[in-house]
Amino acid sequence: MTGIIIFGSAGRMGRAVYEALVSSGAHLAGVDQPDIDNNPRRDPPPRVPLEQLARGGGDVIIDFTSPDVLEENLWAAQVAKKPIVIGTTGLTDSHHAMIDRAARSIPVLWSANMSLGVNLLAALVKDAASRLSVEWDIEILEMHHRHKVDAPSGTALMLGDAAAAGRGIDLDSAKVTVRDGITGERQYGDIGFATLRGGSVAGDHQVIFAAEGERLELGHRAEGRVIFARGAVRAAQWLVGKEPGRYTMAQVLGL
Ligand SMILES: NC(=O)C1=CN([C@@H]2O[C@H](COP(=O)(O)OP(=O)(O)OC[C@H]3O[C@@H](n4cnc5c(N)ncnc54)[C@H](OP(=O)(O)O)[C@@H]3O)[C@@H](O)[C@H]2O)C=CC1
Ligand SMILES: O=C(O)C1=N[C@H](C(=O)O)C[C@H](O)C1
Repeated sequence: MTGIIIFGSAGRMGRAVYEALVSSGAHLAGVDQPDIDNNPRRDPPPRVPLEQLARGGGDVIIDFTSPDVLEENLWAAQVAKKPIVIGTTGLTDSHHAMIDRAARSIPVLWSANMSLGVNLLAALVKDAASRLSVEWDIEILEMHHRHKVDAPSGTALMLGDAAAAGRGIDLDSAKVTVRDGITGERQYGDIGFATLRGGSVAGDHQVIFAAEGERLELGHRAEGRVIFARGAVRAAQWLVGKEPGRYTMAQVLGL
């Protein structure tokens, strides 16, 4: 039975992972904020030192926290020589470089979205973008709950990367995330992003290919966090015993 340590255990995703463990054949080996059984969140509970936690029992770490603490989390995993699954979004290039460095000594899997549906959607978007000419404008629309702090969502960017890869370009050369005022006409080749925030939406993503006279829409709606939590636990079980390196959710899911 795989022993799982949760970083960010008192957060929305940390709690969802805890619940997903019950039906997964894994067990909880440690948490960084040990109030996991106390529902509603009031004041943040005190944190256990991560190195100490990671060195204790458990086979693998699942981390849903914040970019601010990524370096510390990776360090704790490296010191303890334990694989780590990271779902935190809002990462910059320098965070990705940190992940690459850590992956020289331990197995690391980062994914902006741990669900089967979204990972399949990314493959479908890449395929569609590779078949459609640049006259098909690509726009990516996402909606999340009012507490989300990063935009566009990691998943929207992942779908943008997939579309860009399908077109054989780099997303950074085509990405448009803000339109306000007199923007001028849309440029062919742009990949646009629109962000909605409100209520308790777990995560909606839509990729629109718009041409003269027709539109192709590919999308996914998360009906709850359980799909991400289940995916993270599956990834953690898969990562145990792997060689050091950086792995993807597509590998876990066999896509
Ligand atoms: N890859 C995927 O499939 C998914 C990814 N996510 C991503 O996961 C991340 C977490 O989301 P969510 O659970 O909703 O967020 P929450 O804010 O509910 O939880 C974040 C957790 O991380 C802790 N944390 C935040 N900052 C720090 C810090 N500086 N040091 C130590 N601990 C910290 C928080 O503790 P405290 O409150 O005490 O600060 C809390 O326990 C986000 O980046 C989100 O986008 C979310 C869903 C799915
Ligand atoms: O913050 C969230 O909630 C989610 N974040 C991830 C993202 O940024 O894409 C994944 C999921 O959509 C939920």
